[in-house]
Amino acid sequence: MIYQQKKIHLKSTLSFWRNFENEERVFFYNPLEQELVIGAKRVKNFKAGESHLQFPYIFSTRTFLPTVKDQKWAGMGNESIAFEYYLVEKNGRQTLYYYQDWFGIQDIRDEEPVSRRHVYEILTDDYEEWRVLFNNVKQEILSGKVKKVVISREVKIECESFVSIESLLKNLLKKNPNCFVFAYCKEGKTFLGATPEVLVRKEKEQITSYALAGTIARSEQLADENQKSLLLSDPKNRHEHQVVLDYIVNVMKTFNGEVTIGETNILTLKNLHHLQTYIKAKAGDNSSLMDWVARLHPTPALGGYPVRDALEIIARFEKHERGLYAAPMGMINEYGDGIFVAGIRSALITGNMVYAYTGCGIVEKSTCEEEYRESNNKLKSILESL
Ligand SMILES: C=C(O[C@@H]1C=C(C(=O)O)C=C[C@H]1O)C(=O)O
Repeated sequence: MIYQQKKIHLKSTLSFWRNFENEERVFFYNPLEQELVIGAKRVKNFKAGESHLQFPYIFSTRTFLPTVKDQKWAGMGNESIAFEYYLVEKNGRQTLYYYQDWFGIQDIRDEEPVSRRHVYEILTDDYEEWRVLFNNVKQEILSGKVKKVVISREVKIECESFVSIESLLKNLLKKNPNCFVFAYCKEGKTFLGATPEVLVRKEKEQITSYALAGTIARSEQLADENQKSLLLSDPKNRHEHQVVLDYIVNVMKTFNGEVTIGETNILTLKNLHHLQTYIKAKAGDNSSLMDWVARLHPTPALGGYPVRDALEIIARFEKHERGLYAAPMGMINEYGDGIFVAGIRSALITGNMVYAYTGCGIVEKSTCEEEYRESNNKLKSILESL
């Protein structure tokens, strides 16, 4: 490896993040590995297929749709990047990787970030817009053109002061222990969130994806166990889930005959329960993690089914651009292994403005108000971090 390594012991890993205040940075916490990677200061961009074996981690993103016109998303995504400095924390151990010297990091001010409570106002009042979007999409489903379309909202939130990304990260980590907490910061903009959704993971020959679709809100009146059995036996949610599961299984079977499907379980988050099933296959054909991202994105969990028609419907009826929302973003290690998640429960932040994104899968039996409520429940991850 062309990087030097050094053990360090910071009280707060966010001190490392703060140290590179004016640089491009990424923060990526993987709860499956209990591993945090923070990268700072771009050192190299990778072209498709270019080897990155010398680099400890590559951070890679693709926007939800290939092109983005909205200025607020300009420059965000569709890149694979190596950073000059990395801090990796795993099993309580911290390792620093640096490309040439560690001049930029010898005097890190090691302090816990202060938790800030942001005073904010939600500027978006979009139920009417949602109703029109929902009805248009429902029409397409009833006409038989598509089975499922995932629609979304962009919610504008204005804070009284500049948003403290450190404080948001600290809160996201604390409140969403089984989610991937991420932030990507470039040229004054930060895309961050806490997503439960894995698009694809590669460990040597093993490829794993997860169908995650079908949701109910956690309730104070009903015990989790009762709610879980309700969700597991609810026909509308099972159907929504099955569409995603069948799609992923079919894609995997196209490239490899041997596919293992796990049992459908419940993933419980702070405010929601989701139906979740893992699907495993062997990479087999010398395919890379990026090949699998291209093969699987967007699954019907975030686009719809059939995928192409659903994407056309989204592009036609959604008023905002998704940018990196619901899009693949991931970390690839020096052996080509790693994970890509879908950037949901997320927001784009500039200065004191927060553009939060939230959506739900619509099927024949979905109702407008209920789905709107569900999207509000999903929005809580971002609101609670403020
Ligand atoms: C689209 C989102 O979530 C997706 C939609 C789900 C659903 O409709 O049940 C569940 C998980 C995600 O696949 C989002 O959070 O914005």
